[in-house]
Amino acid sequence: MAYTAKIGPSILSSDLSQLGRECERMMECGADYLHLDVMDGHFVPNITFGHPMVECLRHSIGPDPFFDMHMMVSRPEQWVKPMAAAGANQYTFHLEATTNPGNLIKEIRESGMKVGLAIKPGTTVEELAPWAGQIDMALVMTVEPGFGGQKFMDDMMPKVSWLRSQFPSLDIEVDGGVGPDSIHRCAEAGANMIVSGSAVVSCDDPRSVIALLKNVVSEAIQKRSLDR
Ligand SMILES: O=C(CO)[C@@H](O)[C@H](O)COP(=O)(O)O
Ligand SMILES: [Fe+2]
Repeated sequence: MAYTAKIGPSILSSDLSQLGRECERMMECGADYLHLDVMDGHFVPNITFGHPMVECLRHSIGPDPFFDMHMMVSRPEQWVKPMAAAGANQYTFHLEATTNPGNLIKEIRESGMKVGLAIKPGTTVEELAPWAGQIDMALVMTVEPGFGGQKFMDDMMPKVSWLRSQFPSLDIEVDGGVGPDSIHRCAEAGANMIVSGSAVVSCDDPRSVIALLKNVVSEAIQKRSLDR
């Protein structure tokens, strides 16, 4: 069992005028990585930022924080090289946004980034499965992508459980409405990379919330390894 618990705050809900400072604050509070939501106003009905912002963030906060790019964009192929050049570490694209996932996976790897593959709530996990052996991380969306602060979709958990049973060492990420109220469900199902936006960024004590989320997931991983 190679995977470990990792918490990645989504900075979408933070004060965007202070993005660099907010990223540093999350890392100081114990974040393992940063989840950066890129939205193009086409694949999802919202717009955030692109590679120029990522490049500025990388310069401002230094080489260490791991940037997981959640690419909620149509034609994800077009941003692979610019994101790699900007300092992204992982390029997580949506299965629904491309007709040739195999080629895109290859391009991401050749650009030196890790590969994440995301599915929206309406996409089955069986559609992702053929690619699972070629990716570093599967992202199971637990809200419809586009906005922070939505309600966690508990009915996505069977997808996580199935993936964990089929791919015991794959990194599995959940994203959307995840916080202290829903983390137990995610951890029991087998998720190990936890994106949390509003529950972490907008609370009074992000350090405690990050620690809580991490403890719950670490304990579930330990229990799973003892049960095997
Ligand atoms: O990708 C998305 C939304 O599309 C997420 O990363 C959210 O931004 C997470 O925020 P919360 O749902 O945790 O507030
Ligand atoms: Fe996201």
